[in-house]
Amino acid sequence: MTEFHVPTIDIGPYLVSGATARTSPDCAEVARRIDQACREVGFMQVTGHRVADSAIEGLAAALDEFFSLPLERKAAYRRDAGDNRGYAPPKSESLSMSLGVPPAGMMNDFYEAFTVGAEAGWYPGLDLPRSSYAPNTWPDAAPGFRAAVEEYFSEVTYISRVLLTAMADALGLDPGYFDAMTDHSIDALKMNHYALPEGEIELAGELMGMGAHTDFGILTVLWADQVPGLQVLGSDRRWHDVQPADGALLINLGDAMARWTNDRWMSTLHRVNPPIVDGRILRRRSAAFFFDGNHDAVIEALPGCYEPGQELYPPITVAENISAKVAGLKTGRAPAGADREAARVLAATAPSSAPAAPSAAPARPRVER
Ligand SMILES: O=C(O)CCC(=O)C(=O)O
Ligand SMILES: [Fe+2]
Repeated sequence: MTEFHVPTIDIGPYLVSGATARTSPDCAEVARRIDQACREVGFMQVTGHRVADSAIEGLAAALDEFFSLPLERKAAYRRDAGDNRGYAPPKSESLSMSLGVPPAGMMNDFYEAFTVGAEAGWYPGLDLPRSSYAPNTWPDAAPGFRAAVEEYFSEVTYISRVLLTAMADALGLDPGYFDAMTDHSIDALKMNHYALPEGEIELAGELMGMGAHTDFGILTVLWADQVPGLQVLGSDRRWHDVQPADGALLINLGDAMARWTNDRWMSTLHRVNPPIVDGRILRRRSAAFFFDGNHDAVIEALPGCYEPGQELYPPITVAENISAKVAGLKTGRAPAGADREAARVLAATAPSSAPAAPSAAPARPRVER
């Protein structure tokens, strides 16, 4: 069995300014390593990204400020399921239903989340549908939240665009190939908080932090606490634990990239187990920035990525794919056309490489607050 490994790539060369920097041998090496990671794993970690430590610390503090509010206060920031904005309480969503796979025990995921994203007004002059560009809700009960989240959002948007440039190079495409598909991109930041209330520990064996899914867009930049829980499905059909290295951001590919590349690059399945260390459930935070592309961009196999007649996916717009999957996770309505990934979830071998599954924990797990 080949060993599972999430490669670490220093993207610093792509952040050097100057007209010729992008054609440097250093950038070529970064692009080569990205291509290899995208073909073999679909996950990588990037260093040299220049997202300021203060922006990351601000984001973490914003999560704490908001999620430590009482549930009733947080619940005031719930939004209609179709908007994909605002607060989602614990056990209100099920990510595996984005693939039409019911969760084990039919219980929703235990994460709570707050989502912000691109608004129509960010792209003046365009007539954009509210369904993909809904206005944000900002929680006035957490006064520091908005400024910190906006700062992180803008930094990570920039890094996503740099990464897409490197990916275009890695795929041998013209510079700017993706520009027309990303100039009014639907981007969203989903901030997740995994914490089980004391009384519900008995259920821990059946609960998922977040069910198995692929991300829906082009690429995801994931910041997470260095706490176990995240697992990635390897090509060996086993779940592998993944934690970010110091200062690194995790990057994974979403459905659009798998469809563009006709599965040459992988939209890798991942999930979050209850974070357990020494029989104790730890609190865990993460923030997934989804760089999704224009709502009306048609996603179909890229030139050079398929032989005629070998296309694995029919064309679909970014918004059609995302809306169907968001409806699945929020309302339990299974999306059409997710059968390839759903089959991979169902084929995954049950035992994980996690040090201790909840049911096998030596002592009864308890929550650390
Ligand atoms: O919490 C994590 O590490 C993963 C979050 C995630 O996969 C998501 O929000 O899509
Ligand atoms: Fe995800």
